[in-house]
Amino acid sequence: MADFPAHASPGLPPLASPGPNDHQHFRLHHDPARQDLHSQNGAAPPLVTPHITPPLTPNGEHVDIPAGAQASAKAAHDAATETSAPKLLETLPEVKCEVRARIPTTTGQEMFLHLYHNNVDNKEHLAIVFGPHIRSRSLDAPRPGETERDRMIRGAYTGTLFPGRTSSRRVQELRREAGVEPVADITSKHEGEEHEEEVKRKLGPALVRIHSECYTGETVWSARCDCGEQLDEAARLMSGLCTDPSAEEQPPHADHPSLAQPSLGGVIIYLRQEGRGIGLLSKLKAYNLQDLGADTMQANLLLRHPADARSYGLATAMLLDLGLGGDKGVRLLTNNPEKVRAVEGPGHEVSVVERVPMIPIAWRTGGKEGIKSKEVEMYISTKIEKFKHMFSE
Ligand SMILES: Nc1nc2c(ncn2[C@@H]2O[C@H](COP(=O)(O)OP(=O)(O)OP(=O)(O)O)[C@@H](O)[C@H]2O)c(=O)[nH]1
Repeated sequence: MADFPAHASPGLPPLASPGPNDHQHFRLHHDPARQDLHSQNGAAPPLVTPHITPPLTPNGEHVDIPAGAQASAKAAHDAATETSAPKLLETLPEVKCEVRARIPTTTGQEMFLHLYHNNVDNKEHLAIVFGPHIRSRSLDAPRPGETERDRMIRGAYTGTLFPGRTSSRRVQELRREAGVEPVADITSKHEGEEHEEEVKRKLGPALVRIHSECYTGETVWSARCDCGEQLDEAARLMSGLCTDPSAEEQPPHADHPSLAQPSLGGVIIYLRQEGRGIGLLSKLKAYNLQDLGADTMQANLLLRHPADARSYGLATAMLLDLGLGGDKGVRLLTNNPEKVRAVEGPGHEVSVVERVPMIPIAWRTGGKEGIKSKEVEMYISTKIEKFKHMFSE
């Protein structure tokens, strides 16, 4: 940013090194005498000091902000880009879908919310599943000692729940198992497992979005970022997918040609890595730094967090659990090149066969709709210039 204030540069060092009895120096520098000193040296004071910054992101890498007022802009940029890449795990975490529930939505479409536990953190990560063909293996697997009612309560049922239902399996499946109903009759009703596998073979790859939690953008209507809009847009696109290979007419889909093809369905993996993994507390500090002139990457670095502290191993493991690890691959809805690389997993467990970009609604509508604010413009331009996000094919 050509008109960016010099004091926001992460390349600038703290004004003084911390000494044991020197705590009064570790606060925002409002001392005019010290500011004069810095002006004489040609550098403005830094925005934050080590004393008021949080500890490193849990499991995050240490960020070396280049020292010395003479540190070049290039060094600062290199440090930032080195730390913007997500962590690649050597092995995938273990995940288990604990419960699934049908959610009718305000748009009239239904989706199934899947709640996962895992062996690397104690957060409740989610998979929002659109369409009837995508099922969780860990959810469907029988659990010791459970009753049919237990299975229905945790969502491990097929078909639809209704008052008085007593089995997690559909009547047709029970009858087939008991040899009561001829197989031919079952398949003519599109009910048999083999038929379902055949249908899935004919369908194109699922549309997937890996989304990181953003309380501000998704809950309190923040116009600092595009997160809320992206979540809504992903749900809209996935609700419009055709999941029936025999449908005579495919829904016309203006947004992207590949979304008009019949598809296995849609999945939004909703990861609890608020604020690109630094948490809400630090993200709110980062917002204050942004109001003081830093951009979204510099603010993270000034707080001694990586530019991007996220990882995507949980997303890969959840996609595998949802049966999306096969040859068919997935279409990934993102502008973030690192996500494409990271979500494929350490052993290429998931294959991204196509990246579908997310173009801001304001761009597509000439500013008539979508988020409009100077903050979101700055945020998106930093995504493009520093995080190298691709807002086109
Ligand atoms: N630290 C920090 N995090 C932010 C800021 N603005 C938004 N975020 C977080 O950035 C993350 C954005 O996540 P996504 O939309 O999934 O990913 P993305 O990297 O923008 O890539 P796309 O897939 O193209 O949207 C969320 O965790 C937000 O909470 C910010 O200014 N600072």
